Amino acid sequence: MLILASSSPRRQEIIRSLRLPFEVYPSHVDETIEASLTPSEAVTVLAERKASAVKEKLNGSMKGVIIGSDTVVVLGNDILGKPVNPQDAFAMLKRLQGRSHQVYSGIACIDAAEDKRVVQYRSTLVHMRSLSDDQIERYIESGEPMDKAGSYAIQGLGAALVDSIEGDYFNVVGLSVALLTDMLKEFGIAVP
Ligand SMILES: Cc1cn([C@H]2C[C@H](O)[C@@H](COP(=O)(O)OP(=O)(O)OP(=O)(O)O)O2)c(=O)[nH]c1=O
Repeated sequence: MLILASSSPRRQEIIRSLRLPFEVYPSHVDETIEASLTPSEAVTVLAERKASAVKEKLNGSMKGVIIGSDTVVVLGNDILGKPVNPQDAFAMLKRLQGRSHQVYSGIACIDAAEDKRVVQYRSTLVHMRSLSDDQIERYIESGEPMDKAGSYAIQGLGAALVDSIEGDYFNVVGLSVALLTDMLKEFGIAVP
């Protein structure tokens, strides 16, 4: 059994595509982190925090592997999470347009009953097209940016903002299938 510690519909869809039995237990953890963390530290710490919180909640009542995940957008030295309001989304997209950034996603796999955990991350380079203020405003009006790291969704309308990527597409959406598959192998779970 896979136990997805996430409220993200995108992550649920990705997990469903693996055709393994799974259940969803959102973690609702505080996502505050120390500002001194590097992007890879940030996404692995948060992915582990989410999976650990669900392990505590379940308290041994279920067997399986708990999967926590976290995604951030990294532009230069700055880590961009989800926008707090439309103005914040505008500021993020204004900075991202016409440039390249990295998307980091961490995955934590924690055994729900035993003392085993594996935590890893991947990054993907995204080249974003040049956008006018008008285009950015119209995209924000679609409502899509608000719950997405970096204020865009490559799997949605945001696809039109992206010129190209280098690396794993699913890592940008929020959960690398290739990485998760490798990690699950360590728990004896084979993806068909
Ligand atoms: C860059 C990008 C991010 N995102 C999303 C993935 C994540 O859901 C979100 C980043 O926020 P996260 O904090 O990683 O996840 P979440 O709060 O949505 O869900 P949970 O903590 O319960 O697992 O941004 C996209 O859907 N598409 C994209 O192209």
